[in-house]
Amino acid sequence: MPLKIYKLDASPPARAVMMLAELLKLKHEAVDVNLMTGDHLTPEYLKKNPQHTVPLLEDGDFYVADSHAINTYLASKYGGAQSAQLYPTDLQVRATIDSRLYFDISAIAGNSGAIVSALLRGDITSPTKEQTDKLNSAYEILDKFLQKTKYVAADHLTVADISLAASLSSASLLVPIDEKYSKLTAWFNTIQQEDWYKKANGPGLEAYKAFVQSKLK
Ligand SMILES: N[C@@H](CCC(=O)N[C@@H](CS)C(=O)NCC(=O)O)C(=O)O
Repeated sequence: MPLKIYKLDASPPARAVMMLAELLKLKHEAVDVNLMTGDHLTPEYLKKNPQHTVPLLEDGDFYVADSHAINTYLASKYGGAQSAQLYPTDLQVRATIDSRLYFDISAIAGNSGAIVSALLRGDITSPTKEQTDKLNSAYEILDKFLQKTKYVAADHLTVADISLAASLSSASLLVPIDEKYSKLTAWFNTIQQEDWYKKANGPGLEAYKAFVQSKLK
């Protein structure tokens, strides 16, 4: 049975999974889930994913939600020779990668998601100072990580770079990355040259941008 990835192109975490799938040239079926029309709230989808989120991975009769969990699973199970770099088995390297993934959830994806939700509710028309400060502190921390290693968790690309690239490409449309974060800027420029980034993040990011810009004043 082919792998199925349930996704929405505009969704940053869905793009993280699509980028890894592209990088690994994973044979899979991509299934669009339209959150606007409630595809994620149907009884069939809720049975597969009670969290009603995208992305969701289906691998035979196994389902896993959350882009970070999906990507560590995909890299470990289907990464082939690339597994050793993308999600190594060395416990300390792996713990560093996991730590960056959790940092993404709380500090980048979490904070930018809160801004988008507030924009959607009409509570704000642009990020507040507090929201801007939170993202800027996260950028500063990422810049510090990148003063130690070439990529966010090691001197080579890992799944943490992929998740953070998806989240940052979206967050930076809300709060741009100041060039004073020179390591972060250089890392992001390198990632943006990658074929898998262009193919699997580019079109969805444009859709996200159009959506966000329609709400920003
Ligand atoms: N931490 C999750 C976040 C997933 C998430 O919240 N996805 C949003 C789209 S960006 C969603 O599906 N929202 C619909 C809902 O929560 O009902 C991940 O990394 O996959």
